[in-house]
Amino acid sequence: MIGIIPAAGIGSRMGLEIPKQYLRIHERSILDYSIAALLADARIQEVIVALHPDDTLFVSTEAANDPRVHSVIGGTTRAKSVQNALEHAALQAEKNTLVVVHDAARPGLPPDALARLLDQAERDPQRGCVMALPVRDTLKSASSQWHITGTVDRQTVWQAQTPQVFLLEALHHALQHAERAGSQITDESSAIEALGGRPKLVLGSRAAMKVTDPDDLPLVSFYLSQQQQGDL
Ligand SMILES: Nc1ccn([C@@H]2O[C@H](COP(=O)(O)OP(=O)(O)OP(=O)(O)O)[C@@H](O)[C@H]2O)c(=O)n1
Ligand SMILES: C[C@](O)(CO)[C@H](O)COP(=O)(O)O
Repeated sequence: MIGIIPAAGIGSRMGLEIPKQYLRIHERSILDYSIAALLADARIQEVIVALHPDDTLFVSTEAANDPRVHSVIGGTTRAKSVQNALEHAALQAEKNTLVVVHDAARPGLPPDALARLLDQAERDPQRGCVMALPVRDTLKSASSQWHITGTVDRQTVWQAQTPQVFLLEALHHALQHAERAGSQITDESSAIEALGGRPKLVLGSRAAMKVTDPDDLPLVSFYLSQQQQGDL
């Protein structure tokens, strides 16, 4: 299996001087945690990281010195960054290789959750699979004026996380189709679904939360310190 880490974002919602993937928690960059989380499972032999064209910080990470990690230039969208990484992977990988796409901004991915996901991917590689969490709050739909228009049955709704695992050729084809259709997709599964795919959900972990805004940092820091102490 090949890991793909889209890490070419600028973290605008974080509102900091440096891209959030290079913020350090317990003296390690968020990006290094996310790459190490994938490499913790021996089934992932290589990780391709998509970097912003102006990235000057990756060279100073632990991952930059790991022979299993290779970098490519990302794109103007997450989907394009993933496509660029897929095109690099396709140069030497078999078409039926499974690719494991994981946000650089999700450093707390626990090994047991990853193992569950990869086990499912091995059981049904054609279908692919997505790490996700069931919704615990009551969900409302609303108008643009924030007037509630209804209640969504939360039994049918899940919060997608990453990693998301698909066959290399199938994902590349689906992302190319989405690009040609001008679809603004925010995860890999959306592209697969648009072609009729029905990936399998695999129970994720709250520790695999995405760092998006500054108020995410205390909680992700807690999860990472618990993992360092072996409590999670
Ligand atoms: N053109 C882009 C945009 C995003 N990403 C990556 O996709 C992941 C999820 O995106 P997000 O959390 O939105 O990160 P940013 O785009 O950096 O954040 P923001 O939207 O706040 O700018 C991140 O690891 C980010 O680095 C990427 O590789 N290429
Ligand atoms: C891929 C993802 O993490 C699944 O929840 C999410 O769609 C990324 O969204 P972002 O706006 O690019 O952070």
